[in-house]
Amino acid sequence: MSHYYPIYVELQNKPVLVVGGGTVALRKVKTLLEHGAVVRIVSPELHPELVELVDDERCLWKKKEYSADDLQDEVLVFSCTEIEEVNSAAAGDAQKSMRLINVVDDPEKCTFIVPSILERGDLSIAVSTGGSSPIVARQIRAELAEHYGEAYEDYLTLLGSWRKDVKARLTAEQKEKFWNRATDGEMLELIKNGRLDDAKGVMQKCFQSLLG
Ligand SMILES: C[C@@]1(CC(=O)O)c2cc3[nH]c(cc4nc(cc5[nH]c(cc(n2)[C@H]1CCC(=O)O)[C@@](C)(CC(=O)O)[C@@H]5CCC(=O)O)C(CC(=O)O)=C4CCC(=O)O)c(CCC(=O)O)c3CC(=O)O
Ligand SMILES: NC(=O)C1=CN([C@@H]2O[C@H](COP(=O)(O)OP(=O)(O)OC[C@H]3O[C@@H](n4cnc5c(N)ncnc54)[C@H](O)[C@@H]3O)[C@@H](O)[C@H]2O)C=CC1
Repeated sequence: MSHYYPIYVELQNKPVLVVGGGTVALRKVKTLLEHGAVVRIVSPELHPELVELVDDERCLWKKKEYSADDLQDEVLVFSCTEIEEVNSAAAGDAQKSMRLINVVDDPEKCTFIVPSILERGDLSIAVSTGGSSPIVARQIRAELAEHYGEAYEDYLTLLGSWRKDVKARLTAEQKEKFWNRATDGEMLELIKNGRLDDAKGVMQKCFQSLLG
């Protein structure tokens, strides 16, 4: 079993500190922004793509070397430098105040690690090898991407849109019938074939017939 406990964290409008502004910082920052975090970078230099993000006011930049007072109310910290002393200092500071920290070149100093992620709307598949091989995590993600295609986004949106009505208006037995029908493969197949409206129709009909 993996040493790490997997969770999905709500980061909308939550402050996150990123120490360092190179290639790896860029990758982490992009994913953080996609998930709504408020990112502050502390680094003497920045990758050109990060400069663009700062210019577009998508994230904040303090142009300096990291020091303990850079850590404010952030919930997560990423230390993305190759410099052992900087990474150790950031890890120590974060742990003193019980903040979770990711040190990109030293798994031993991490209190969390980042998985390889495949997202299709509300479907999110996170793959981790616990640091044994990030490349294998990426390869597995690519294999999953073949199997779980774009159709899953509309498929899950459609299923999700029924949850409230089904919960409020069907009995336990009817719910089971409804969800079994909704997930028996036909809806997914219709959506894969570009027939989302037909899938919506089938679900509507199924719901009405169960209501009687
Ligand atoms: C522990 C962890 C900490 C963390 O970063 O959270 C970590 C650590 C290290 N990565 C290193 C190297 C590489 N990392 C990647 C890529 C990714 N690394 C990611 C996560 C993680 N990397 C965490 C564990 C995840 C797990 O295994 O479960 C991914 C999944 C997520 C992301 O970063 O967003 C993302 C793929 C995203 C995708 O494409 O889907 C590549 C390939 C590439 O760049 O394409 C290489 C070069 C090849 C190689 O070395 O294997 C090194 C050595 C540095 C050196 O040798 O100097 C260390 C440090 C060490 O191992 O000591
Ligand atoms: N975890 C992962 O996914 C991966 C980790 N790595 C490792 O991550 C480390 C970083 O790699 P890159 O981003 O390619 O390096 P890089 O050299 O592009 O970036 C390092 C950044 O740290 C900044 N920096 C230097 N001193 C600093 C200080 N005192 N305070 C704040 N920032 C400072 C630099 O200005 C630069 O922006 C390397 O050790 C690399 O081996 C490499 C690949 C993947």
